[in-house]
Amino acid sequence: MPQLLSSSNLLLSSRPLAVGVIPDPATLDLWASYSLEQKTAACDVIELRLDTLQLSAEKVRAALVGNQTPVLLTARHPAEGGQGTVEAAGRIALLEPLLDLAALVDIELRSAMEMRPLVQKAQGMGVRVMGSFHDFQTTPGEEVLRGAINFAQPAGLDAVKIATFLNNSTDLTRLIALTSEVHRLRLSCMGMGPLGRVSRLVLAKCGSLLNYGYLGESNAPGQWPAPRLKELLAEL
Ligand SMILES: O=C1C[C@@](O)(C(=O)O)C[C@@H](O)[C@@H]1O
Repeated sequence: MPQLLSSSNLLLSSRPLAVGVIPDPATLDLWASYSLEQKTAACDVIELRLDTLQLSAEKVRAALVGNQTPVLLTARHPAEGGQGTVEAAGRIALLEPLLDLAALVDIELRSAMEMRPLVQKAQGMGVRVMGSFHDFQTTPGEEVLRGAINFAQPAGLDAVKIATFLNNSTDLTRLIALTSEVHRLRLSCMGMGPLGRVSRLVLAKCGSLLNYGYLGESNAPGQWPAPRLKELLAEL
């Protein structure tokens, strides 16, 4: 029940949230070793990267006994920075057994139709589903980004996330403009690369809801350590 409550509250948060990414078993162990105070200081949400964790659902579940921090489940498509299978069925098989632990699930917008059964099951359990778009090379033009954002609601999703590589300050300006607008669904937006860190602060201030940082090793260029990010977000 606490997860159900946090699930609906998360997308209504009036402050930007810090997400601590757990991409490997060592970071999962690290998280499990933290005290409640350390967890609270580290982040507001944990993201379990099931595609790179490569642990059985039982092992993940065992490591999260007593965990009270809202959980975001991700099984990333290889075309968007993930490891493992391109088949939706393979990613559904990673996500489905852990849905009861989740507050949120992240699926790629490109997979929204194939993942429909999982989306419906998650939403039926009170878990919100975020549709995501990643580009590790560049930041596409406004039309592409806007298209991604506008696709999410008719596709039955609850939130949108955009993560792109920033090659110059014009790319960042484009993300700032987009994030500052009012959208039908809550938007999380972040840059990667040398401008990644600065983007994650300014975009949070402009309305980006979920802002990712690392707990063990960084898994994307431009992340802050999650505890530092949480601290900085509170000071903005
Ligand atoms: O999509 C994202 C954002 C991210 O790539 C980042 O840039 O911090 C980190 C990933 O784990 C997460 O799924």
